Amino acid sequence: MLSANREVKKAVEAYWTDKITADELTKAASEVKKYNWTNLKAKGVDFIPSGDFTLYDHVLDHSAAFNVIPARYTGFNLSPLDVYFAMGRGRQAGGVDVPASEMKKWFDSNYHYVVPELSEATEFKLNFNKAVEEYNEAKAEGVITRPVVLGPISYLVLAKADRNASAGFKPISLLEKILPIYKQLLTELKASGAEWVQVDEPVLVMDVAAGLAKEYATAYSALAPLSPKIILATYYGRLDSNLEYAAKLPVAGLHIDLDREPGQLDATVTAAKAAGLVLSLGFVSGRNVWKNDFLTSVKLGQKAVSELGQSQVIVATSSSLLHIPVTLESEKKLTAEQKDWFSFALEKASEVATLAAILSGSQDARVSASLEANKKSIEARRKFEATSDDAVRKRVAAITDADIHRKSLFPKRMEAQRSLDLPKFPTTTIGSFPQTKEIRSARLKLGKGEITTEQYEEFIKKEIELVVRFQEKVGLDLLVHGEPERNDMVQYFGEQLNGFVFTQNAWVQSYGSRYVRPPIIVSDVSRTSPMTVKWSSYAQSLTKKPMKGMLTGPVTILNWSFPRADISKELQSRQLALALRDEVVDLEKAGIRAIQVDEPAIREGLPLRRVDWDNYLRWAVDTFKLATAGVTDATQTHSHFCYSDFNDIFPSIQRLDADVISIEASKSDMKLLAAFKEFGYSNEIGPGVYDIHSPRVPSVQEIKDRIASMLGLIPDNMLFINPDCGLKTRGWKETEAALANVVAAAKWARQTYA
Ligand code: MET
Ligand SMILES: [Zn+2]
Repeated sequence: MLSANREVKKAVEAYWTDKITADELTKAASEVKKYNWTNLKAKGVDFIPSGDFTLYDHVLDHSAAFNVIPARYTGFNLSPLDVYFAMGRGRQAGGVDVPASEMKKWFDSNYHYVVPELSEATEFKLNFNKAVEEYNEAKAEGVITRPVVLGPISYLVLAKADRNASAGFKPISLLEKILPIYKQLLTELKASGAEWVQVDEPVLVMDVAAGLAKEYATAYSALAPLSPKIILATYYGRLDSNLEYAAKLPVAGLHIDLDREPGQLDATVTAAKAAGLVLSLGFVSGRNVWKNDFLTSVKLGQKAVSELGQSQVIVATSSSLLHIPVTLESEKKLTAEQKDWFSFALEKASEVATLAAILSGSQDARVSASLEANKKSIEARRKFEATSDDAVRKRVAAITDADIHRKSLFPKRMEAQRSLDLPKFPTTTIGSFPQTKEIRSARLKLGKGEITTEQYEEFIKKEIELVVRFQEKVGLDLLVHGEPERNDMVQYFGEQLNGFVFTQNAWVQSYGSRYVRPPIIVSDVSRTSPMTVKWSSYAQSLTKKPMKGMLTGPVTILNWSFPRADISKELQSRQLALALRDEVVDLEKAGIRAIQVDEPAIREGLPLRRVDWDNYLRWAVDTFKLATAGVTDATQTHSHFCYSDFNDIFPSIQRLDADVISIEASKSDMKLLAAFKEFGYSNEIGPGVYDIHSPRVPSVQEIKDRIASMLGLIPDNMLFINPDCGLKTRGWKETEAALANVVAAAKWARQTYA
């Protein structure tokens, strides 16, 4: 569970800027843990997790504990805490200059974990035992918990080979080497008195697990005898054929996700019965904010209870509550009707407790009152869902194949786009410039009514002018307005579209200390008026250089919102695409000749099972094309992707048919580009030349080297030069220095590859 008011983010950032000490940070962390434990207890939850608290990322916590610390972070005399943060976010201070580790999407979510780096030479060592420490810490607060540990197989599968590993090295080959660490961890945990431990093995819902039966058997037969009772937790998907061996592992219980995959209940009940396992039923969604429908859950739950007996059934949330804001109680602006549709983490905890009580046959008046109240809420929501925006529905129904294709093929468009007059190796940025304290404070003041809209807009105009003048001065070619008016790349659009509701405090972690506040889609989506045209045309009016318009794509808006649960994502994405298509066309009409539609989240929406991929990719690609295909040949469409490994959806990236794409490549060691080589890519492309997720400034030489290696794979008339993502999280100082180096490297490239 996260912290109710982003206390962890605030404390961590205060520590980074030397405003608080390490001890004060630890104290702030303890407060948050205590709040969460005592509140979960008060809600009536029996199995309260511990050990899942993190200052940055829970996978990184395991790496730090297991001494999986790449050599580049050691030898600087940093405290363990500073080494930990250096691995997470890089460090450039006091003579230390080291980039952050690679981050990757956590399964199909918008959370990013820090990828462990392993090789044959890795020597594991248990530096500290977080499970024990937090178990004891909670106990001291009067709360008995069920510690959570990421299981050995999932940890290894989520890791990557480090630079010293020999070719073909697979992290999973280290299983025998890592097991002693897990043995030690679990033995100590048992000695500290923990009765249960939750060992997370989400990899069990992935296809790769089909080939890991032997590894799972080896691991759990080694661990179970010396461990507290193990509940093996799977989530985000279905076990499918992996159930057969998973249920036979020598563990005490199995947890399944019934929010995503209710269809797996019957088979799991049968398998659990045969194996004598406790079954933990994840009814209550850990991924979405809608209220649980008690009647449906109870029906399913009773099936399990009648087969297994009450003592063998646990009710739970589908996954951890990492993806859900903490409590509805801090929402003062939602209407009573809206509030009644949702449950956040603490409310979900109550749902779990109530469902468990109902399933155990409780006659408590409070329980039946909760059941009645739930029935009413669900009925009210169903009524609301029955209403729809007919204009939107009709327009979606009328979409034709022609709507998703540009007028001409790329070569002809590329010709037409010469009118943009860009040099060889055009330099550009991904959109946002530093979101400074001043910008955030102006937005805050506007929200509080301390300044007028006019004053705010004047302020934004000045910011835009600053960004434009800077880009001209430093010598960038394709400019951006800097996105100072945007609180967040999804929220900004959601707030202007019909069909969304917004929270005041529903923050969820994206990575490290980055949090986002996903909007909630509650009804049909449409656009009332232009959303970005005013700012983009103002920016264009300031300069002769081309200005790139900047939109967030339909698939990303959808994937970074809490979607409706009553209609398909595909339909929701089409509604969004039509709204964005109108915006794209309006930008073109206003004289904007390059328009970027960001789709950083397209990869993370990919289903976890391969059999489900084609269907998703079909609609996701068509949705993007529907949003962008309304312009003439001369308008250059861009798209941007980041964070993920895109190799496996490569043909779909091509099928998007954007004129230019920019893509993160700096952290994943150019392996993406190898895919470009392998599959071929016909349009223009700007692989990121440096990592913006860290404050460190890349040297000109580093950037030249990147460009040179890219040119081994990409024709020189197709290469754009840009950072790997937006600059909003950066300060101005490093931004100025980094972009000056980018421009210098581009100049060098123009001479060298003339
Ligand atoms: C996470 S992708 C961000 C793209 C956006 N245009 C930006 O620069 O901030
Ligand atoms: Zn990005």
